[in-house]
Amino acid sequence: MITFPNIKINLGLSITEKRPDGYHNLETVFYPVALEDALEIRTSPDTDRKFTLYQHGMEIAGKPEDNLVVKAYLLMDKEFHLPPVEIHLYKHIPSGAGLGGGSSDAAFMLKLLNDHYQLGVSEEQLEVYAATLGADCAFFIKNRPTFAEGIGNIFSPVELSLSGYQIMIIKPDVFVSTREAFANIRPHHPEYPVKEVIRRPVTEWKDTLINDFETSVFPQHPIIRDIKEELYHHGAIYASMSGSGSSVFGLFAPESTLPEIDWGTDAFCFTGTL
Ligand SMILES: C[C@@](CO)(OP(=O)(O)O)[C@H](O)COP(=O)(O)OP(=O)(O)OC[C@H]1O[C@@H](n2ccc(N)nc2=O)[C@H](O)[C@@H]1O
Ligand SMILES: Nc1ncnc2c1ncn2[C@@H]1O[C@H](COP(=O)(O)OP(=O)(O)O)[C@@H](O)[C@H]1O
Repeated sequence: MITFPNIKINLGLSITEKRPDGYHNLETVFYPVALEDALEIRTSPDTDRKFTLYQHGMEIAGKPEDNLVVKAYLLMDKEFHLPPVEIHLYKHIPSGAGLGGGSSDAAFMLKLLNDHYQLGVSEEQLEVYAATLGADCAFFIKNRPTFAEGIGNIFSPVELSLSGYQIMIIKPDVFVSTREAFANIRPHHPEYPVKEVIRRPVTEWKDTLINDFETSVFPQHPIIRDIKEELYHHGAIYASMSGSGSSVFGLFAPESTLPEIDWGTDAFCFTGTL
């Protein structure tokens, strides 16, 4: 059985408070976008080992047991004593991009195992499992526009459709540490709350829908700021860094022709329609 884990982008991201446990409270809207990995499982004839991971496409650092799809399988195996599996993961989503690729793979693995082995686990329970694998992982279970608060794990649905808008996502060859990005931020409550701004037309988002990480990340990696400015220069209606970076997305009007921009050979670029 095969499935296609997609990414999320962050529409606004306010870091509101530092918590006593060292984590931060935040407010953001996660929006799903169809940039996808491919994830397949087959019951394995090799009963000597529980899983075998075959990876294709972009490389991911770490051992197979560090991979979130394996962690998701082992979590479900503990609960349901699953048969051994072959896992095929084709990575097309860049890692460390603020696009949630690893979290999405993990959440889709939970859903895939639930469907393939007819485990009968509810969406709500799948969300509980997913939350143990990563802060934004549970979002990918329902995978619909979502307002997130708390440490990014308390969800409520939002009425928002960007259907028809065109999107361009660029990830330069730059690594941003999420931990450092948080450490360099001064938490504050936003002048324009994310939840309110996204009710307004996209044309009004430019100066009001803000990703707080840009303040801490842009000075260290000016290339990310340059990409955002370039997207506006080429007609984006709204552009922002996603998550803690390093990718940047631009939204373009439904009827427009996307600009052709040379981002250099080291950059990853995706274009699509929402
Ligand atoms: C901030 C977001 C917004 O989408 O960034 P992206 O991952 O998308 O870039 C996510 O919630 C990130 O979630 P996730 O990527 O799962 O973060 P984790 O690995 O759990 O945390 C990495 C580190 O970031 C800090 N951290 C993370 C989440 C949070 N609410 N407060 C924090 O202070 C902690 O220092 C933690 O050790
Ligand atoms: N299946 C996976 N895909 C991508 N990254 C993974 C996966 N499993 C584990 N990781 C690890 O998770 C980390 C974060 O990856 P990812 O979720 O893609 O980035 P981000 O949270 O910035 O969007 C990476 O450092 C990577 O080593």
